[in-house]
Amino acid sequence: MHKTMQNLTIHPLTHPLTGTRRVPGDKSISHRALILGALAEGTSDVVGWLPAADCYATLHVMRALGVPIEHDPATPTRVRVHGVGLHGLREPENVLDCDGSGTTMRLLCGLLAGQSFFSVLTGRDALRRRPMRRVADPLRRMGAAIDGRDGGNLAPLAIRGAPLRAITYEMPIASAQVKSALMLAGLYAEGETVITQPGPARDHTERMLHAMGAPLTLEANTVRVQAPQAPLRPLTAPDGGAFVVPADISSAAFLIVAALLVPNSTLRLVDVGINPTRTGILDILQRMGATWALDNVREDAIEPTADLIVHHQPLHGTTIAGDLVVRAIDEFPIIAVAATQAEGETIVRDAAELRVKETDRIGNVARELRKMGADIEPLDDGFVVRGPTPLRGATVESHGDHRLAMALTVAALIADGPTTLQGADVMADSFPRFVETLLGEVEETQA
Ligand SMILES: O=C(O)C1=C[C@@H](OP(=O)(O)O)[C@@H](O)[C@H](O)C1
Ligand SMILES: C=C(OP(=O)(O)O)C(=O)O
Repeated sequence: MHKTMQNLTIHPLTHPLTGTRRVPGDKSISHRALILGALAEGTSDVVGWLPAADCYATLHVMRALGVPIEHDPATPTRVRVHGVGLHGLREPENVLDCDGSGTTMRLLCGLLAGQSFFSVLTGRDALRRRPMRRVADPLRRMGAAIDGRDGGNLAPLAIRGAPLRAITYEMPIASAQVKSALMLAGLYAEGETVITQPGPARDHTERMLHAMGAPLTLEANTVRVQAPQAPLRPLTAPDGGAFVVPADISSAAFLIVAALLVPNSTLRLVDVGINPTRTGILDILQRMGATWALDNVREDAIEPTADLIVHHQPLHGTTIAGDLVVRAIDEFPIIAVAATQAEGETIVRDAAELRVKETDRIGNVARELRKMGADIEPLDDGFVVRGPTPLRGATVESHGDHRLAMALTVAALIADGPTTLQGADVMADSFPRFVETLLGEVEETQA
């Protein structure tokens, strides 16, 4: 069980959501800034970093591997990573705690597979239940020695680093974590590692490694990577200044849906990452009848960003399947909330991956939203929501899942009475001060 059990009482909103918000930095990019920055020769200054539990797990793990990382709690969104080079990591003295972060565990598996030392990855109960064979199996084919519970599928994972050989691998599932783990291992392998993905999983690792000078080629859904002959360059902005982490579109999604659902609302969300592998939520909401505006579009850095302006609008049901699911994989708890207020049926298919996220996001989203009166039916690989249904205040449970907790908070804003959310503090895994940011009680500053 996830042990924190802080209750939060949420009252229905009696006023619109208006103004400007900056949601915290992108979680995927914040993890990668630490891991990839560590492999550079030189210092990467990072601003807009996400000071949330998942990314702190990566920070502590990288420090335990001998990487000097400066982080001052007084300026929590800034980090300075003193890269140790591809061959500068050292054997950790203790097990590496990935807390609740699947991204940390899976990317680190790939990184540690090719080192000349022994390491053990572990984490919270929920993480130790998540499948790791998807990374461990292809890494074993590259020559890695990885053992764990359940025949090597479940953490703790013990990794005896070994010389690796490149493989050609067709990923059975679209997963940026698997792809990134294999790319990291590919940096240490003899030969060219060729990875083909079945769908467009987020490409932050590709973009960042390319900017760092790694020998990497991309075509359609295939990535090829080789061991670099020259040192990797630190991460920077195009002008040579600090590398800027965009605001996380997966965090913005909760505010976007809140603005759509709460009458008379208009929100401007600044500097949001609009990498096309992450904007599935915008495409889905568009199919549900929503419009929004992009302002200040900037495409000169490693990751494109824009301000997103969205206002209250009626929604209708749609069908979501195929590649669109991959491009919005973390957004389904909040999409389910939007669907409860949409006219007609919203059908999600091809999303069986949701069953193995922080929690079973199909079962738990359906279970908790039903307590609030939603008409939602779980499917093996998705769900069906019929709307619109008025939501009622209820006692609901986060199940230790940050995205479920935030989705339920948004649902509670439009319920007919107060809602008690049990286990609310888990929101800090990806979005510190979520409620204050949503309600506009946090000053809008970047670093
Ligand atoms: O690579 C990443 O940073 C992530 C990839 C996705 O997981 P999968 O690779 O398992 O789809 C996503 O759900 C997770 O929140 C972050
Ligand atoms: C699934 C998620 O993250 P992770 O896999 O890193 O735990 C998430 O943030 O929704």
